[in-house]
Amino acid sequence: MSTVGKVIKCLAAVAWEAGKPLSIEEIEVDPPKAGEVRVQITATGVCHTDAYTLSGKDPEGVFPVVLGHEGGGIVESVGEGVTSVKPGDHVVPLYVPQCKTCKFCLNSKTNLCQKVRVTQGQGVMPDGTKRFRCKGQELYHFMGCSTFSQYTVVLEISICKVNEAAPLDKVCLLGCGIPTGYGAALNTAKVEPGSNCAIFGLGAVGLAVALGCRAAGAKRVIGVDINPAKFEVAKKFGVTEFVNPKDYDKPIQEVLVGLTDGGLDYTFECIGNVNTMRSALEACHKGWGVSVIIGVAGAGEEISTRPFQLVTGRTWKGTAFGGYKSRDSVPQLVDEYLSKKLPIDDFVTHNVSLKEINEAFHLMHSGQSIRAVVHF
Ligand SMILES: NC(=O)C1=CN([C@@H]2O[C@H](COP(=O)(O)OP(=O)(O)OC[C@H]3O[C@@H](n4cnc5c(N)ncnc54)[C@H](O)[C@@H]3O)[C@@H](O)[C@H]2O)C=CC1
Ligand SMILES: N[C@@H](CCC(=O)N[C@@H](CSC=O)C(=O)NCC(=O)O)C(=O)O
Ligand SMILES: [Zn+2]
Ligand SMILES: [Zn+2]
Repeated sequence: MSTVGKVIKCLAAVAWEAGKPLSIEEIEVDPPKAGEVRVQITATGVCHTDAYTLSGKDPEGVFPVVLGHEGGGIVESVGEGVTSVKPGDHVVPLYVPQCKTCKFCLNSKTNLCQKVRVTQGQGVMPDGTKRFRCKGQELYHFMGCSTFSQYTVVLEISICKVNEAAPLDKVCLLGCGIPTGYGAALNTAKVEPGSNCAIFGLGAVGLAVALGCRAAGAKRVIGVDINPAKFEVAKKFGVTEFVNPKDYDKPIQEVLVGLTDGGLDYTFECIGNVNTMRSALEACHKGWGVSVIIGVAGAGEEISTRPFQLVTGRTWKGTAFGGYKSRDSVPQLVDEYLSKKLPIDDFVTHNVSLKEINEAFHLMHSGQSIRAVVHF
């Protein structure tokens, strides 16, 4: 029986309040309105940002909410006016939309489409309403995606069709972590051949930075992490050397400057810690070093350094979704995966069912996983 135009009852992992495990619930998902798409999610990654918002540190965090923003799925139905996808298409939801009309979309210098940024941050659709209910209560949307549900509703501008030959339980990771790191190296830093790079934090984002650095022809790629278990696996992603800050009794930037004849050409912060953001900037070479902030720090936290660090030629930058214009780029990255240029499979260290989603968070917090993929 067709579900088109009807409310769908399905399972979702609901975050009822900050700091509590997710709860598997039957929820109701409304049909898509004009410009919207209802998607059957078949797989989703769990990103550190999901844990960040669940922790209560996100100033935009609202509860109860359906988290998740690294999903893959199949279009179930489309609302009025939707033309770029149709039922049955394989799709990846995109937390950075691409409306192709706002002044950000029209500017080649940025990927940060602002068409719906305000309402997306408030956890609602652009008309101010929500599409999820559970036990008589409305549930908020998250990052325009809410992929921790068997069905979700997203905007047409927040979704792209991908090649059906690609397994959704792999290319779901192109919804966040992999493009973020890969693009940080290629689009934001624009790493040059022969460069020396350092990556702070060897989770999925940091390892994707390593792939990007190597693709750009970097000579040395130094991985910095406090979990030595990350070092062996990181070699596969192109990290050439490892530094554990716990092995030294001086600031890690001093160690790195000493190891690299004055500092790195490029550094990347992939942790979300304002102290390592400072270390990454100060590990850069005088005169030209560029440090890219990728990690997300909690509400109220601020970065600092001596302005002299910038006066003397270091540059501090930041990036979201690796600078990729999302709907144009994710289908191309899927094709790079299919042509074996982009090794996504290596990021998937664990596979769990929806009922085991809290285990996916545990695997991330304990440093055992790169990405745990949830199967619906
Ligand atoms: N700007 C953007 O577009 C995006 C930002 N993010 C952010 O990037 C960061 C990384 O995300 P994931 O890779 O998913 O996280 P993850 O939790 O998988 O990896 C973080 C890594 O940092 C290491 N680490 C923690 N504290 C450290 C310290 N003091 N020194 C050195 N290493 C340390 C951990 O051992 C771990 O290997 C998070 O802050 C996340 O919110 C994630 C995706 C997109
Ligand atoms: N709500 C947070 C903002 C967190 C943040 O910086 N998000 C990143 C993506 S993290 C993905 O895993 C991002 O793209 N930011 C750009 C944006 O427009 O949100 C807070 O308020 O701190
Ligand atoms: Zn993410
Ligand atoms: Zn736009």
